[in-house]
Order: sequence, then C-alpha cells, then structure tokens
Amino acid sequence: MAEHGNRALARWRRWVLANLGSFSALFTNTNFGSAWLILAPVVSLVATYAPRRLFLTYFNLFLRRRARRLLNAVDPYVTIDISEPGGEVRYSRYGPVSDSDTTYEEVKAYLSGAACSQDARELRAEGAREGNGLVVSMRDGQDVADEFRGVSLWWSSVIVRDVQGQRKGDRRFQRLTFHLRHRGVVVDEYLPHVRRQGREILFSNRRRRLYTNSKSRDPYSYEYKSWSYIDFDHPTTFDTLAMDGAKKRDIMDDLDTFRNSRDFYRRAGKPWKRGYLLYGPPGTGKSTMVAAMANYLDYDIYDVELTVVHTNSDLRRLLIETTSKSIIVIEDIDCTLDVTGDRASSSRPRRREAADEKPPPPPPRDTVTLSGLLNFIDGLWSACGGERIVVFTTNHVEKLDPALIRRGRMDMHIEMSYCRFEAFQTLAKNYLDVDDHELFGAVEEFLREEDLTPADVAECLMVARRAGSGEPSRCLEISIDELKKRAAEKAKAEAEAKARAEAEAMAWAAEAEARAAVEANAAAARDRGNSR
Ligand SMILES: Nc1ncnc2c1ncn2[C@@H]1O[C@H](COP(=O)(O)OP(=O)(O)OP(=O)(O)O)[C@@H](O)[C@H]1O
Ligand SMILES: [Mg+2]
Repeated sequence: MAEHGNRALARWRRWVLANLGSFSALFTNTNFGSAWLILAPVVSLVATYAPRRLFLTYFNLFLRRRARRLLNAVDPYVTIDISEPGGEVRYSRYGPVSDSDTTYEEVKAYLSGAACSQDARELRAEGAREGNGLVVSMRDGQDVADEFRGVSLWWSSVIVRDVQGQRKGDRRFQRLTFHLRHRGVVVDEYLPHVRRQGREILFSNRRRRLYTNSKSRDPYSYEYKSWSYIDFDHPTTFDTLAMDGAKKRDIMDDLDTFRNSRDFYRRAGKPWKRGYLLYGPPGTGKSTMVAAMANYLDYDIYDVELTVVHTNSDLRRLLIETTSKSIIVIEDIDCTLDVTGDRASSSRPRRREAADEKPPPPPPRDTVTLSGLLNFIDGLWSACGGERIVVFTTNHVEKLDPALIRRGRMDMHIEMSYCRFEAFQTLAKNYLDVDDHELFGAVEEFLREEDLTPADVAECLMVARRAGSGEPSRCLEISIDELKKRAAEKAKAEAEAKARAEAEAMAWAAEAEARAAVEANAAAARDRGNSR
C-alpha cells in the first residue's frame, strides 16, 4: 500500500513539474480559452484517475472480502496444481534426482498405484524407466476420486497447451481439488502421504542392484566411481532358506519391525539402521541369508570388498555413496581386516609388556583400521541417508574384537548352524518337491547325530535328483546313501586334518626343543669361555 502511495506521489510530482510553465501562463494570461487548454489535463486526470483509485481502494477494503465470502459460499473448493518440472530434469533410477522437483513423478506414481486409479477409464501407459514394466497413469482430462481419513479428494490430469501450438511448450499438471475446510489435513498430512507412497511405488518399480566397490584407480580422477553394479536377480527367499523355523520367523519379524520403524527411530533420536552378524561354519547359508534378506525387503546390496579399500577416508566415501534401502555386507570380516583381538592392537600401539619387548609395528598407512570400520558402522557419517542394514559374515565369531560386534553395532547375532531335520524338510521341498515321506524318519535320526551343513545336504539332494529320475522314494533312498557317504568323507577328512595338525604340532615342538638345546649349548660354551 505504502509503495503504491509513493509511486502515485512521484507521478503527481512529475506531472506538476511538467505543467509548471502552463500554470504560470494561466495566472499571467487572462484569455480563458487558453486557460481551459491548460486546465484540461487536470480535469481529465481527476476524472479518470481518482474514481479508479477510489474504486480500487473500496474494492480492496470492502468488496473483495465480501466477494470472496460470497464465492466461498457458492464454490467452497480449493485446487492445488502439481506441475511437471520445467526445464532440464535429470533422472535417477527412482525418477527425477533430488535437486529437481520430484513431486510430480511421485504423485503420478501414487495415482498409478492407488486404489483410486481403478476408477479411471482412460489410461496412458509408458515404459518404466527400468525393467520391462509399464507405468500406467491417467490420460489428460481424466478425474479420479480418493479418500484420506474421511476426506474426499479429486485428482485430475490437466494439460495446458502452448499458445503457439507447439507440443514442447505444453505443461502438464496433476490437479487436486478438495473442500476448503480440509486444507490443513490435505497440506500437512495427505500430500506428504501421497509423496511417500509415490516414492515407494517408484522404488519398487526399479531393478534391484548388486554393487561392489571397484578396485580404486585414481580416486580423484573424473571417471572414478566408487561402486560398480550388476542387476541383482538372486532366487533365494526366506521360503527356500533352510533353517530352524522359529529362528527364521524371528529374523523376518525383526526385518519387518526395522522397515516400519521410521518414526520410532526419529523419535528415539537413533539413525535408522540395523546391524546383523551372521556366523557359522562354511556352507551354512550366510551369504544365502543376505540374498534372502535383500529379496524380502526389496533392498539393493552393497558388497564391500575391504581388501581394495586403502584408507579410512576411502571407506567413508564408499558409505556416503550408498543409497538408502540397502544392505551393506562385509563378508568374512575376520579374514579381510585385522579386527581380531582388542581394538588397541589394530589401531594404536599396544602397551609394552616387558621393557625389552620390541614395540609392535605401527599399522600400515594404506589400510583400513578397526576404528575406521567402527566409524563406518556407527560414526556420524553412518546416519546419512537412513534405512540401511549392515551385515557382517564370519566363520570365526570368537576371533572378532568385541567392540566390533557389541549389541548396538551388530544388533542381532544370528548363528547359522548345521542342517537339522527342519532345514532338511525345506531342502527336500526345494530340490525334490517332496513335503513328507515315510523315509523322513530315517533322515531325521541321521541328521540328529551328524553335523552336515545345508550346502552338503543340498549337494546330496542334487545327486539324488539326477540319479532317482525325480521319483520321490528312489530319490530319498539315494539321498540317505549320499548323506551317509558325505558324513563318512567328512569324518575322514576331519581325522586326517587332526592327524596333520598333531604331526605339525609335534614337529614344531621337536624343532623348538632342538633350538633350545642349541641355544643352551651356545650359552654354556660362552660361560666356559668367560670363566677361563
Ligand atoms: N540355509 C541354506 N538354505 C538353503 N540353501 C543353502 C543354505 N546354506 C547353504 N545353502 C546352499 O549352499 C550354497 C553355499 O551356501 P553359502 O554360500 O550361503 O554358505 P556360507 O555360509 O556363506 O559359506 P562361507 O562361509 O563359505 O561363505 C548355497 O548356494 C546354497 O545353495
Ligand atoms: Mg559366504
């Protein structure tokens, strides 16, 4: 208002200055004809400008408010347009990248997936950005209804044609219409809900990926990429995973709780991530479990190869470049890094036990240290992105530094154990398509006594399937023979390994004894020399 007043004043001032000459002529000249000529602009200005100003002020202060009230009574509906982002939009796998406006894509995805789109009769199908699927959305001009917490809403797909008739200039909108009194619910709750749902749909339409960290060439070069990937298409699910049923349900419940706890983590002030430690002998299904988890949650997998990561900051960079909704796996953690023993031993020099003991060598400069790994799991940077799962697998849990696997870092410790009868039933179903059989009793008894891994049992079932030509009884008979053979082979291999280890230990002891005898003789000779 004040700005408008200033501008009017300036216009007046300009006008008075411009007509100053005419005014002076008016007061010195008695000719009324020419006086009228001079007064004409004043009269015309007052005649045109003042009523307009008067009307506008009156309209602003009084009429517009009343007009709006009247309009609300006649048409109490509000519309919100969500427009297609203009200009250059960069697309990631889930739609436009985050520095573009993603709302339009999310709304479109929501409308394609929501029950409301079932009402639309005229649809449009576009190829999904990834995979072979189609994204179905409403054709321009279509309306669909939706309901949220008892509030009715209507969406319509609108296109505004370019005035010059050029298709490139067309703008598309998704227009939302609702009653004025629901404005708060719509803006604060419904629209965020639509965006969240839309993002979920975009996410589930993409192809999942298995990433691995590439061997670093020059991390500062333009072409450098921390991760390379292939499409992840592993067939394992929790249904095909052979393990104790109660344990499996526990893990699935835990994953479900994690996935649905976004608000809880925010409320509790905890980063939205969870750690799982999978441990057990080789072939018990640790890697298989990771695949089952990824398939269950519909997450990507980042398989970290620690041996090619040179520094803690490289490790941090890897972490930053992971996306949310992913599982970060470090396999055989005990083999890839010196994380055994206590934290001090791998990150800083240990206290010298005796005065003459040599200080341990400092950790090599180009390796990842345990403290770097601990920061990777739950340092400040680990909170970026959210909704991430970290999995470690190991064959030797007892060797790991307790700091690495303490609860809170590795929230759930899962022992992958030898194949017992329940796990065998799953494998028999997977490989032989047999749910139950009279020979199952014999298998149950056998597996109670023998420690065979699910990988061993799976191998036996493969052999039986081939040899038994798919006939259940025949296959199971062969399976039992194969299991017995495998158990005998394992027992023999273990006995041989034990004998070898004993022989090595004895040889080592004999060598140490001989070395001690030589040193004792040398010391005795030195003493004799000194005494002479
Ligand atoms: N629990 C299981 N359920 C179903 N199949 C299994 C299971 N465990 C092992 N297998 C079979 O054995 C193969 C090897 O299993 P996997 O690689 O998961 O074992 P692992 O515990 O990761 O072994 P390692 O410690 O040597 O890495 C799998 O390809 C799968 O076919
Ligand atoms: Mg493995």
